[in-house]
Amino acid sequence: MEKYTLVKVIGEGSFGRAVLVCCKSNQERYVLKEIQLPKNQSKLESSRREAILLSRMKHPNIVAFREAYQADDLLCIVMEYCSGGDLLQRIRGQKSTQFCVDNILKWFAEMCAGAKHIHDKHVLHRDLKSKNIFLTDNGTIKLGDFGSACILNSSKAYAQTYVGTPYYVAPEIWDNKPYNNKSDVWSLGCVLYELCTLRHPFQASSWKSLILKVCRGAYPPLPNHLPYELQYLVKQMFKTNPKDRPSLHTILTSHRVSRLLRAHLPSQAVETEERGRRMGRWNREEGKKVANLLGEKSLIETSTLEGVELPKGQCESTEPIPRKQWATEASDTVLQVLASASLISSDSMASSSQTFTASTHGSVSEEPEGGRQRRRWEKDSPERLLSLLEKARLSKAFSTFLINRAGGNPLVGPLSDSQGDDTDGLEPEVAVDEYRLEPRSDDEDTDFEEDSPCDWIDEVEKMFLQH
Ligand SMILES: Nc1ncnc2c1ncn2[C@@H]1O[C@H](COP(=O)(O)OP(=O)(O)OP(=O)(O)O)[C@@H](O)[C@H]1O
Repeated sequence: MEKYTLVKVIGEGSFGRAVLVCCKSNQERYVLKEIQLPKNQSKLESSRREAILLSRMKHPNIVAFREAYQADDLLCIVMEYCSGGDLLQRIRGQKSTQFCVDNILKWFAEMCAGAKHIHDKHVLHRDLKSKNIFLTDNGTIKLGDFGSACILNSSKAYAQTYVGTPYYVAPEIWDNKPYNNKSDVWSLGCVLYELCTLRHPFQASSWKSLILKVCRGAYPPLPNHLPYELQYLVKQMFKTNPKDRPSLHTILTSHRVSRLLRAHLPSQAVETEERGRRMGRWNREEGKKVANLLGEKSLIETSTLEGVELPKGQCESTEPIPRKQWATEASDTVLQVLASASLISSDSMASSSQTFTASTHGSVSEEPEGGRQRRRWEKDSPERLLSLLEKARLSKAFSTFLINRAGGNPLVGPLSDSQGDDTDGLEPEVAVDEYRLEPRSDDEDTDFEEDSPCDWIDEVEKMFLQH
């Protein structure tokens, strides 16, 4: 701390204080997050993770990392100060005046560019929401709060857990499927919707109602004055099957909305990343061309490529290398059970516990069906689900699901109002994803999940040793 002078305390998160500081050597202002060591191991790990991930991310739309160090019993992370505050404050500040379309497009384009950058590095944010998205004084978007983020090669156990806010949780998480890059896309869809309407897309007064709405992809339609491309994009980002959602790469490069978004990004921003991506691996067309050419020249039989698993980075898509696929019925299990369950009021939830730390109980099981492993509920029993809901232990997805709002109702979100959002039925005019079971194949969309061992603890140790 001797390098910095304290300007003011700007907030108190669940992990510790965030203070605005001024660097003595360059007079620049930074945010210093102080995290108490080591009373709570999981919080410590989350903060360390934030330090490492931030230090790895260098992008104009991601809060810049300056340094991390340990002082007495505090872990300190020094990062760029975003003086424009967070997006949630901006949305609230609008009262009922809608943002102009250009603003929405610019901010959304920038958050996609930042999120695409982390996805390209195989990192998932896992807690994208308007409160974690900041603005600089010149109005540039910066993604922050990487405390929940995870490098994709984390442990399997971690891949099954979720840390977040219920409003932004994708249907697959409620359905006990692993968090994946498209779950971040869903959350960004929620932020886009908030920018367009100043409301959460999915709100309810009970868990049952909230989950039903999310799993049906049922949200009140966007106002008609918004461009068709935006309406279409929101619809696609709220596809209930993650496979059907566009990746951030698609949104920025080949989606109907891309042209509008790219008009708000520096011209080289997407192209540079695109070029880097293309240099890194061959796409399907290039792979085919080369394979055909080789075949024609009789240097190598195309068929010899069949079934050969090529090393990463070469002709990846000439042949179907087995990879994880989402079942088309992504959320139907939970939907069916919820549909036949009787209503639960949020009060019973609120009174049961405000902090959920569910144990790893077996709410779903793996059963072979048609030669394929498929997740199924052990019993299609509403009672079972109801009792799970009442105990706030819906699924393993809640293993680290924390809602720390002492005395508050977890279902009253930052943009909820007391009048309109607490209907348990669907709104009369509601956009339901009727095409959620339709297959859609987007070859450029790479879906990835978290599933193998993680080395970030080693990395943070190294980082601290350097200081
Ligand atoms: N880089 C930043 N620039 C400007 N303000 C920031 C920055 N990082 C955090 N803040 C603000 O500091 C406050 C505390 O942030 P912090 O991330 O520590 O906790 P939180 O996000 O409020 O809660 P939690 O992390 O527990 O969900 C928040 O009001 C947040 O908007």
